[in-house]
Amino acid sequence: MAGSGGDTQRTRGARSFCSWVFTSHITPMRTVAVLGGGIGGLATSYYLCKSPQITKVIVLESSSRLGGWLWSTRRSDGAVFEHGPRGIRPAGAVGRNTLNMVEDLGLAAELLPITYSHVAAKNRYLYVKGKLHRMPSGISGLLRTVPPFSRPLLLSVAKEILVKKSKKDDESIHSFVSRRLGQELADIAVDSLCRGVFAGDCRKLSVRSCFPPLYNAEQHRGSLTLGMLLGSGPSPVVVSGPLAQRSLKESWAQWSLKRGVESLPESISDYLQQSGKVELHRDAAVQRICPSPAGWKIHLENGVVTADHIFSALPAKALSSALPSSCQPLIQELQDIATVTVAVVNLEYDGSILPVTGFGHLLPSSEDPALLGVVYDSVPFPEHNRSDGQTTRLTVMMGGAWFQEEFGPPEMVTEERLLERATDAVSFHLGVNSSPCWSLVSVHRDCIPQYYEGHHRRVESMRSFIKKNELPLSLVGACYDGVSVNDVIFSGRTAVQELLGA
Ligand SMILES: Cc1cc2nc3c(=O)[nH]c(=O)nc-3n(C[C@H](O)[C@H](O)[C@H](O)COP(=O)(O)OP(=O)(O)OC[C@H]3O[C@@H](n4cnc5c(N)ncnc54)[C@H](O)[C@@H]3O)c2cc1C
Ligand SMILES: C=Cc1c2[nH]c(c1C)Cc1[nH]c(c(CCC(=O)O)c1C)Cc1[nH]c(c(C)c1CCC(=O)O)Cc1[nH]c(c(C)c1C=C)C2
Repeated sequence: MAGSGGDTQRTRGARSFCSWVFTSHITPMRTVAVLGGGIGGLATSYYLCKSPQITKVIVLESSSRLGGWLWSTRRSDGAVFEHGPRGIRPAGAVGRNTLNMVEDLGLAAELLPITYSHVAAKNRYLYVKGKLHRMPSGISGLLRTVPPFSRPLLLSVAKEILVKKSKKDDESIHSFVSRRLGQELADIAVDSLCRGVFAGDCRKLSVRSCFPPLYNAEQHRGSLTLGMLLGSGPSPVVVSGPLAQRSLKESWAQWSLKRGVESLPESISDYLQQSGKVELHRDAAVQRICPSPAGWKIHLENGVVTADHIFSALPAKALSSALPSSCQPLIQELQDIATVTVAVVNLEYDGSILPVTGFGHLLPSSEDPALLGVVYDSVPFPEHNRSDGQTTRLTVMMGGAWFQEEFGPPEMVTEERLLERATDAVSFHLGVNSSPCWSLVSVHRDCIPQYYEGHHRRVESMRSFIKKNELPLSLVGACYDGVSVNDVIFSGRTAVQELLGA
């Protein structure tokens, strides 16, 4: 490891990297380091590899496996359990972009799509006041009063058109939805939704950064309803490859892979290795990065790597502790990006035990702050059940923004306590009184960044610091421009394009 990387053909200092890049037809491009081997770092390396301007990419990952939160346990009897994402959306530009990559990697035959007509796409539940309620959908769901709501949603939607546009440049999601659609929808539906995506508190999360289409609909159309009907603003242009076209034609709502979502980072890493341009280093924690006349010096436990440009796909706090003190304003902004810890409990029960069928259920924070929701994994992806018999796989997700107040410090909570809390939830919410035949408890520390109000200003300020100081550094990954797998992959593509041109 020591001394690896870093060509010596440099003709200009690190500070002129960007202009040098655009004249790369006369100066060969050299070494780029990608910090972090989660999906963000791997996707960035994939796009870098595609560019003839790049001759060498060094990926540095602190742990012994690649993929970050894309993490699947494959049991020898064929069962697959997801500890992180379990379904990826094909919709929109970022969804198409991921499918283009999946196709290019030769993974199309591994796909497990579910369509909008699948029960797991149609049925999602809320557990409110001790009962499961199917979330309203379709026209009849809008026209009727559907518990747990006290009036037809159509009334809120119709009144929404008349609500004035806010002059604020950001607002909490709860405040935005209460103002436009009423407090009941904010307290129950939106509170639950934010727990089911960010494991976060909608009273703190930013509408502008977490749900840009909602913010843009109000800004551009004056209303969410009009935004939905007329479109809420421009989105990035991504050409649809044949797989993305198929997903549209067949109305896919989400997809997984036969051997679990972790096949995606595995396949990218195979591709990178075959390219001959990429060095993949596991167990290589980045400790410090220092600008030097030859670009960057990257200090690891057992050596130093040099590179002309760094793409950081590290969690924000890991990058902040690696940066030199000359980057203090950037260090501070990175440190101020909050994250939450989620306990993920995978459970397997003998037989078919669910009283309802669908994707799963969420709880609003007023019902049980620490219990975020339960995914009925066997419903969307029965292919991941064990091959020799009928069992039901569920995942209980707990903690998030409420982890500390319920469980205390993550390093102190025992697996037994988390397992008991999870099986109690399955018993109370779903009436399942048998014990699971298999379980796995994981505590994912600091796994989901929280975009609080004003997050867009923080990201702007970090990027303008980098630009002003001509640092050869790009920020990629879940901490900046979206937490979904699609967003993170797209952030890698955008960062590479910004550096190298289209
Ligand atoms: C429980 C859970 C469920 C989710 N469900 C979904 C879902 O259904 N759909 C969806 O789209 N998204 C989902 N997500 C979100 C998505 O999985 C993540 O946002 C995304 O995987 C983050 O990717 P990343 O590369 O930015 O970060 P990470 O995966 O965190 O990768 C960062 C990498 O950097 C490494 N690293 C850290 N410090 C250092 C260091 N000092 N030196 C070198 N390497 C270092 C880490 O080991 C890690 O591999 C879920 C996330 C979680 C946690
Ligand atoms: C109970 C906790 C969680 C569940 N999933 C996640 C948490 C924290 C994490 C998560 N889920 C989704 C994303 C990506 C968002 C995207 O833009 O694609 C992340 C980071 C997908 C998702 N899950 C739910 C919704 C409404 C979405 C948004 C996209 C979509 O509509 O598919 C709902 C949901 N999540 C969980 C459950 C039990 C549940 C609903 C019943 C688990």
